[in-house]
Amino acid sequence: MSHVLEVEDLTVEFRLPEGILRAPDGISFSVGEREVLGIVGESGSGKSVTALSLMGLIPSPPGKVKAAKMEFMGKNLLKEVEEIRGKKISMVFQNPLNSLNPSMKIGAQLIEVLVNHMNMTKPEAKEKSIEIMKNLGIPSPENLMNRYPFEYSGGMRQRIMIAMAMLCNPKLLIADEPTTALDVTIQSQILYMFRELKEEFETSLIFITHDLGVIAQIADRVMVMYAGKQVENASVEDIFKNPKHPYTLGLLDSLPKLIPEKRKQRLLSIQGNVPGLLKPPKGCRFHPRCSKAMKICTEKEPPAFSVGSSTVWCWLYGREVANNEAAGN
Ligand SMILES: Nc1ncnc2c1ncn2[C@@H]1O[C@H](COP(=O)(O)OP(=O)(O)OP(=O)(O)O)[C@@H](O)[C@H]1O
Repeated sequence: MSHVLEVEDLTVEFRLPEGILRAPDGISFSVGEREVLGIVGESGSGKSVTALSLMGLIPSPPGKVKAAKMEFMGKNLLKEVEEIRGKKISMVFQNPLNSLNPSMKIGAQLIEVLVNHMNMTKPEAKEKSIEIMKNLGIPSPENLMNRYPFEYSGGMRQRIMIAMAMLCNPKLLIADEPTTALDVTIQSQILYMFRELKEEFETSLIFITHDLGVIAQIADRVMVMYAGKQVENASVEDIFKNPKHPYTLGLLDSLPKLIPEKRKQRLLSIQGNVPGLLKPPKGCRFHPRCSKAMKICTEKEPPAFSVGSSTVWCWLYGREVANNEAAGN
C-alpha cells in the first residue's frame, strides 16, 4: 500500500516554567491511501498534540515540533504545512460549535472556504457545497445553507463540519474525538458517514478516540498511545483478536462485550493513573501499572519489536527475542 503520510521520530516539546514536557515523544507511523488509522489512548497520552502537529497548529512558544521525517504526499510538513492545511489535509474537532461561526449562515461559511481556498466564484462554491453535502447524505442541503448553526442539533452540526472539512477534497482527514460529545445513536450515524466518505472521496483518515469500541467500528490500523509513547501498532483485527501490549489488554478489558469470556479471565484491569509527563517513569512508562513488569522494564525503554504483523514496544516480546537468540534459533 502506498503511503500518503509518513512520520518518523515525532516529538513535540513544550517548554514550561515547571520543566520540559514531551508528548508525543519519538513516535513513528504512517497512513496508507484510503486507510483509517485509529489513535487510541487515555487522556493526556498525546493524541491531540500529534494531530495538531501534523496540521502545524502547535502554539510556539511553548511548543516545538521535531521529527526525522514528516512527509505528506512527498512534501515536508515541517516546512510546507501552510500550503497544505485546510486543503489537502483537514481536521474535524470534537466540538463543532467552536469551529462554526455562530453569527454567520452555514451556507456563507461553506462558500467562504471554497472562495478563499479553491478560488471559486460564489455561485460555483454554492453549487459545490450543496453537492458535497448531498454526497455525504445530509438532508435538504439547499435549505440548510440559509440557516444558522444554532438551529441544528449537535449531530447535524458535526455533519456540517465534516462537509466543511471535505470541501477542498482533502487526501487526509484528521478527526479528533468527533463523536465523543454525541449520544450513541448519533455517534454510529456519524461513524457511518466517515466510513462512506472514505470510499466516496478516496480520503485517508486519522481517527482519534479514547474509545476502543469506536476504533472497532472505524479503523483499519490502530496506534495505541500511552503517556506520550506509542505502545502498539497493529491491524484492527490483531488489536482485538491478538492484542500484545499489557496496556492494550487493559484497554480491551474495559470492553467486556467485545471479548470472549475465556480471554476476559486473563486480561488485566489497569490500576493507577497515567503518569505526569514532566517527569515520566524511567524505562517503560507503563511499568508502574503493569502486572507483568520485569526488572528491565523499570530500567530501559523498550524498543520496537515486530511480532507477526504487529509492532509492540514491550520487553515481554524482547525477552522472547533474547531467549531465541541465546538458544541459537
Ligand atoms: N499548549 C500546550 N502547552 C503545554 N502543554 C500542552 C499543550 N497542549 C498539550 N499539552 C500537554 O501535552 C500532553 C498531551 O496532551 P494531548 O491533548 O495530546 O492528550 P490527549 O491524548 O489528546 O488527551 P485528551 O483525550 O484528554 O484530549 C498533556 O500533558 C497536555 O497537558
